[in-house]
Amino acid sequence: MKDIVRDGDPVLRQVAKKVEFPLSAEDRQLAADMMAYLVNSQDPKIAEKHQLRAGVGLAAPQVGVSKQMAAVLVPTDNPDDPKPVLKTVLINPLIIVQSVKDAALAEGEGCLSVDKDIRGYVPRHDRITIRCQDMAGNTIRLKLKDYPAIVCQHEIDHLNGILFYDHINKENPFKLKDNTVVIE
Ligand SMILES: OCN(O)CCCc1ccccc1
Ligand code: NI
Repeated sequence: MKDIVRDGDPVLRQVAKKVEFPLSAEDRQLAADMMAYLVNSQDPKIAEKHQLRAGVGLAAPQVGVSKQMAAVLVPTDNPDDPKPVLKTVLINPLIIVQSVKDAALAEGEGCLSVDKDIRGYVPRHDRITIRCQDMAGNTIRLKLKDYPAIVCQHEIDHLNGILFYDHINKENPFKLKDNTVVIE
């Protein structure tokens, strides 16, 4: 697994290139490697052994590849059901519907590419519809809300050269629009 690129590297500020189909062997390997990183990073033993920061998403620019591809692995929030809430690879994703209503994580956001803690609310859309392609190139639509929607917006931002702290209000980091859902 390639190292995670850190803030300051120009690749994180580029608009990534569209992925062509059929996928090359290299692109298939990239998708598999990014998902494997997330799976491993969420396994306490493996994460400890390899000193991995747990991640729920990883975008190709974060491993130095400026392509429109991101892996997302949102673990289950139900102890009785191990199935992840969302496990997918977004290829050429585009947000085609977004709610007026905003949402933000109560504890703010972090990023595997940003070592320092940057506090403050990151206002995002509470609900989105993403049009993207699956590994076979079929066009799919994902309707998401709450935490999975937040994670996917964070990843799609990476594909457009945007980092989470770009959204934090400089004057008052904890300022929010009135009807913003704060997700605990
Ligand atoms: O780009 C993925 N990455 O830096 C890992 C952190 C992902 C993430 C963290 C908080 C809220 C949304 C998404
Ligand atoms: Ni990130």
